Amino acid sequence: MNIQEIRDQFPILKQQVNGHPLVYLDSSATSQKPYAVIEALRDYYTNYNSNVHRGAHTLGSLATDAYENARDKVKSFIHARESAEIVFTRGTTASLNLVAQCYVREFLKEGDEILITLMEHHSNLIPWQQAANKTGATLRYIPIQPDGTIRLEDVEEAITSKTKFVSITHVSNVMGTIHPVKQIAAIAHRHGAVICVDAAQSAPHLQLDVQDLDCDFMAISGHKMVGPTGIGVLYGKKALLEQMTPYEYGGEMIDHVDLYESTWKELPWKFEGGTPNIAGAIGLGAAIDFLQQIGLTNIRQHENQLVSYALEQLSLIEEVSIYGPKQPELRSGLVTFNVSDVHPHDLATVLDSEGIAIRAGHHCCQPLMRWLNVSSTARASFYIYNTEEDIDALVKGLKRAISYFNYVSQ
Ligand SMILES: Cc1ncc(COP(=O)(O)O)c(CNc2co[nH]c2=O)c1O
Repeated sequence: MNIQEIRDQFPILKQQVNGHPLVYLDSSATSQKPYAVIEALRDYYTNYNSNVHRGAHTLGSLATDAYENARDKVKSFIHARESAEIVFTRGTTASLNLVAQCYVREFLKEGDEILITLMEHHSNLIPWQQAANKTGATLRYIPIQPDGTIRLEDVEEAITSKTKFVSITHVSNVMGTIHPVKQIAAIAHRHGAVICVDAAQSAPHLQLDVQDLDCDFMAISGHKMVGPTGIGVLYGKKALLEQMTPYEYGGEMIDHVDLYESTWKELPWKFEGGTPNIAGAIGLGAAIDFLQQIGLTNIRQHENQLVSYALEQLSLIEEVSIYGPKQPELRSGLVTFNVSDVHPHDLATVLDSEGIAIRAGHHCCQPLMRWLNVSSTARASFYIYNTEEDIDALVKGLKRAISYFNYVSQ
């Protein structure tokens, strides 16, 4: 994997920020986009923009073919059994809310239990919290370890005959931990529970195989995997999706509409009401082609090297405390940390003055911040276009920020 050739594919990396070359370390929030994705969007809007599925003209057929071809690419990318199991949504948040609305709120009742962890992003916590409040089901939490890992014995203990639904992030967007979702799915299924995997932070970085994981649902965001914003995926086992009634009604998703009753189109279209994000789906298809050209194994290896280097270099700064597992192999491409006596927002501001973009805040994980006993943290996240030189720039900026803010203790 020639890193410079890859970097040359991302026009934004040529940007100067505050007089410095951009060092983009915020891919966990959203990834940058290669020419291939930008060109796919330009080509669609320039040459065959049209609405899909009902057109009787050439542009409509071209747009429909491209839209459904993108769906087939997603199916292959996550190794789903068939394209009917791939529902296009706005992103992970929309996918998780669709499951909450059309499965959990419909099928769970008083006395049932929903199981998550306190490491979840708000979009994989609030939908189940509100569904529990609405249905009378009980929301419970799997205990986590100080380093952000999960012990399978704790999962075994937490899942009971009352557990009907488990939802867990594949990779924590704060701790960076890669969770053993395949083993957790097996435990859930042994107790008759359904499992949903939040793959927002894993789909861009790990080779996913939903049949091997045996998850029942999976939520993905296109913008985190060099695709456009506003497009994502809900994968669902066909047997489950068939049982679910849509909650967004209108065009595209109907079969027959009478004055007082209607019937729905077959999967996946019954869940795709209204004009879809056609360009976004086509852009996501181009993103998948781009990532597969590099190879998910190569991506994982590259990020593992970067995380190892980042952990090594950040650990040398005594004012830095790092959250998450010490073992790089247990992590995906991000490192969350704090610097003593420097607020993460101040840190991010100083780094930005040097062209370095990191994320600071609670990362939509307020329960986790409380568990860590901090109001916010700083996070550097890496992707295919980052280098060890980017990490060197981060370390240099951190040291500058520390000297700037720690004048009192010096
Ligand atoms: C684990 C996880 N789940 C769900 C989401 C929601 O994805 P969306 O629907 O595409 O917004 C995010 C976004 N995480 C972050 C967005 O910005 N900083 C982040 O860490 C995430 O990291």
